[in-house]
Amino acid sequence: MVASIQAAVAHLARLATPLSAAAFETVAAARKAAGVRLDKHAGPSTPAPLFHPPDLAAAAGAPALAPALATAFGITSATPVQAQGIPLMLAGREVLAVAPTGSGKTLAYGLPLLVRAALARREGALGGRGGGVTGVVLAPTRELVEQIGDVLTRAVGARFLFAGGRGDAGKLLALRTLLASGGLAPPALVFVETQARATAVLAELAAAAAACPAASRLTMDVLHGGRPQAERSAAVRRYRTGEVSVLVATDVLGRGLDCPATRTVLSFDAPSSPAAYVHRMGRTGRCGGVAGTAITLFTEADGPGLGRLATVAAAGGATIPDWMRALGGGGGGSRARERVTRPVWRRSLTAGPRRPTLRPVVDGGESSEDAADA
Ligand SMILES: Nc1ncnc2c1ncn2[C@@H]1O[C@H](COP(=O)(O)OP(=O)(O)OP(=O)(O)O)[C@@H](O)[C@H]1O
Repeated sequence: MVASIQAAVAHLARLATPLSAAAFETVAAARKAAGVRLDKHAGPSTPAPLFHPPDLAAAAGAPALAPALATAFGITSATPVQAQGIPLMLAGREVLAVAPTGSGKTLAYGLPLLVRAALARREGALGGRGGGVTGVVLAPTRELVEQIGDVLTRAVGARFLFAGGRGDAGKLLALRTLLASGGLAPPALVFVETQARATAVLAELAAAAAACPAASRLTMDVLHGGRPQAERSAAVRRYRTGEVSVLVATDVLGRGLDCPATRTVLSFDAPSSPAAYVHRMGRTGRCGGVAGTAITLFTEADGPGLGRLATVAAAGGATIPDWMRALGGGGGGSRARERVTRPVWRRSLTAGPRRPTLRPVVDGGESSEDAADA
């Protein structure tokens, strides 16, 4: 979103250029007219308020921002808290804003966060390409955090993953967020460790999809050794033909699945060994076909084996942040993670109705080719 880092840095530096006495008077009058009051630390080098969206966009070094704001929110003029708050935060000031309810504080805080995060990423301040947390949004409730995420996503078309909660509840929330943001591009394979968890995750996915317009067209099924052979074969066939767009599978059954169209491989449970990791990832990007995305969800419970997974991922070109290596016991521990066999835990998660009605996507089926090793 930032056109060029040099342009952006130059713009940000200009924001803090001290004003002449005359210009300062003009700016003070503009603040007064808009009802903007600054604390006693404000002075000539305090960035001026910018009410015109193209000026704000230029200050951010992101010209495309103005039309994006107009299209996404119908914004033709910044509100006072935005006009003053955004330049201040772009210039690196800490801001504690008090403004009426409904006055646009979300974008006032959110846009500078996005711009500075984009800059930090470009500068490599976050540990190289693609890696690292670039910003943190804290709000009193999960719903509010999600709402803020939606606003920021609409503003710049960025993709966010806001996950609250710990353990399985956090993973389920991440799953829901991925669904809502289109991050689970079909066809998608979702890996779990046990049959019971496969069934539970399917139910959660179906409930979340039903509550989310962006995902309402997804069709889902499950592949595990507890299902009759004919059903398993039918599930595989329907996944291959595109009739089923998300297939939740246990390791044993999903591992050998050859469907070149697979675009996303999501490990709901982190793989228990590097071999399992490689097998799962190999379900996508097959034979130079469609480019795929592999996503692994993990919690502290997945920790012991993560170091070894990180080593494999790093060998494949992925950037592994230090904190992840630390979580995995120093990056090379030999102890495989204990198999996750507990039921999916969702105590306080509100992804959708608790007992979703699943549309049956299974028929009588015929061949048994892929499910022999259940
Ligand atoms: N410059 C603007 N012009 C017109 N509408 C705007 C502008 N900025 C934000 N809005 C819209 O105003 C509404 C309120 O914005 P927002 O939720 O950020 O307010 P808030 O100050 O955070 O409110 P609260 O304190 O109640 O949480 C949103 O629908 C948002 O899209």
